[in-house]
Amino acid sequence: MNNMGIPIPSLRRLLAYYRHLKSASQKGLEFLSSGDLALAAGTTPEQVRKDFSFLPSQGRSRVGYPTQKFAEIIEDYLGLMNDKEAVLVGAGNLGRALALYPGFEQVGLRIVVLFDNDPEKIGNKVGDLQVLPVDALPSLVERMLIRIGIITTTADAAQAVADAMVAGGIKAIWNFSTLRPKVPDDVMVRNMDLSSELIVLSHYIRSLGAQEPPKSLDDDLDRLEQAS
Ligand SMILES: NC(=O)c1ccc[n+]([C@@H]2O[C@H](COP(=O)([O-])OP(=O)(O)OC[C@H]3O[C@@H](n4cnc5c(N)ncnc54)[C@H](O)[C@@H]3O)[C@@H](O)[C@H]2O)c1
Repeated sequence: MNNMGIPIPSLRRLLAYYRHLKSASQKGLEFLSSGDLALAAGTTPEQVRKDFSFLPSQGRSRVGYPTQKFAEIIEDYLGLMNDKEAVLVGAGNLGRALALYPGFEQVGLRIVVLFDNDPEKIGNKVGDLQVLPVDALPSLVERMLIRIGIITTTADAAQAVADAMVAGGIKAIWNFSTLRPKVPDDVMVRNMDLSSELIVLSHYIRSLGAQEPPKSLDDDLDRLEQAS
């Protein structure tokens, strides 16, 4: 027994159940029975139910355990969720600037790898970070349990990149492209549309101009002359 109040063998089996639930969910299987899980972990259906009783939330239905939901519950319970590391796709001007910015570490975010589809960029380094081919993204984020993805590609590529991120298990996307990608309900996207922010600022400046007629350079020079 450890200080979480769960026997060590149960913890080990939970990891085996997690892997099996996750792979079943990726294959499109919505439910697994305790018999299926018992087989995968080399135990009995009774032991599976006992191990699952340690989890904070339940929700087994008559057809079995919902694969995606239970994979997430176990992921959370075992602390497998990686909420500190992020991947970035699009090693161009903005991507490189973000990857080199040291301030993210202070708020607990670390970009660990960059992806691109340009053969000229793949294999290069940005600071200490490697640029990998974008095809490797889903399997790498899945293996490293990374949950945060940053998109700095051009808009035409952003939906395919978001899809690849979601396929790998990314749950939070920081999107700098002008496209607003469509994602499943359980994925959060923050769209950082820098150009539209700029339009808000220029609109404000123009609204000031409407209240106060613009001063000409001649007016300014006259005032300076009078003051001297
Ligand atoms: N640079 C800025 O200051 C700025 C400001 C506002 C908005 N943005 C937005 O940020 C995005 C990036 O801008 P940028 O100036 O860095 O562009 P960029 O062209 O320098 O970089 C884009 C990168 O994405 C890569 N890419 C394209 N398709 C890809 C794909 N399918 N998979 C992987 N990588 C792919 C390209 O090879 C390139 O390295 C754009 O959508 C742009 O509108 C940039």
